[in-house]
Amino acid sequence: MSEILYNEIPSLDLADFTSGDAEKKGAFVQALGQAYNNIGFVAIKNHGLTQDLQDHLYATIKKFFALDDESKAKYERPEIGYQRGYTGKGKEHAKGRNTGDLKEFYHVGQDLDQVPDTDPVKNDYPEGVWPEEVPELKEVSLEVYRTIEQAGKLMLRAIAIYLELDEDYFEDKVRYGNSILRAIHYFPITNPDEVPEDAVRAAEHGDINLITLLMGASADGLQVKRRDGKWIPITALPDQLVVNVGDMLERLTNKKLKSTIHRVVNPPREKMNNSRYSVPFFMHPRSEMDLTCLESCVDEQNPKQFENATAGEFLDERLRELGLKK
Ligand SMILES: O=C(O)CCC(=O)C(=O)O
Ligand SMILES: [Fe+2]
Repeated sequence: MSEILYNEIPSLDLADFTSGDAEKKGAFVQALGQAYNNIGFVAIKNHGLTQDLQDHLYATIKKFFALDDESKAKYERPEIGYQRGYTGKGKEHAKGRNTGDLKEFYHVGQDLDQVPDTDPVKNDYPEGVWPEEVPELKEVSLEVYRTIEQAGKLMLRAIAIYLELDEDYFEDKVRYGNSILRAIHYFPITNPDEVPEDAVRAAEHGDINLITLLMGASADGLQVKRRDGKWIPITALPDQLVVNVGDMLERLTNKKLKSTIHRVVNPPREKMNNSRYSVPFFMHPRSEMDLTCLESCVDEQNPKQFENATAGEFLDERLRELGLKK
């Protein structure tokens, strides 16, 4: 592993990977691999998501979160572990904690209309949940979903090359994968004395999935924990997506690629009354993907650190630990 301690996360240009120029493509792969072997996070531009589409999504989710709590509760689906639709304030807590995070969010999954009838996931995945008060949410969020999923597939191609796998190694594993787009509202706190002392916007955690692509990280608060324990603020530009390694990819690579702990800290007391919005796309494979450590990542210096599991088994275990599934 490179011993560099980053003061910020590296910025990359996804157009270098897709340019058709072998040298630029190779340089992108090496820079990405080194960053993922070290801090586990990069920021990328030229990801294909236009500012217009992002603005449209933000306007739409703001409209939804502005509804009263009772209206929003109609879209909660505890019976499916909240994997679609709304999750109310304080319901999710980080693994190993009991205090809920100061956030509410809305989950959008794979568009079942796009999935062929012959594919078993069509019956396995829950139906989307759509709010009648904000009908445009469906169309705009599914368009964002498709666009980010495409960028995610390109990132996985680059990762596959870095791991010396076939470039399309992940392709069939993420086709109609179980990814989730999560629109998050960190809600205003009018009286900070009324929330539990240790409650934060998002307590420190690693993401469950293969990779996460995050829009909206330009706003204050997101920090990643560097190897030496220091918290580094993420300062992405408005035209960048932050893309990080999740626990599934860390398992598959036996920690060659790092799922780095991160958190969203509370603003200073006088700013607790301001909302913060962000939209991560948690890129999951199909449930049957085998997460057994790659042989190429296991040797005498790097003994195997994880039990064998499929993506579906691992996800189930984690949703219980997060308080979302019984
Ligand atoms: O809101 C953010 O900036 C990050 C959220 C996050 O880390 C998560 O939801 O997993
Ligand atoms: Fe996260």
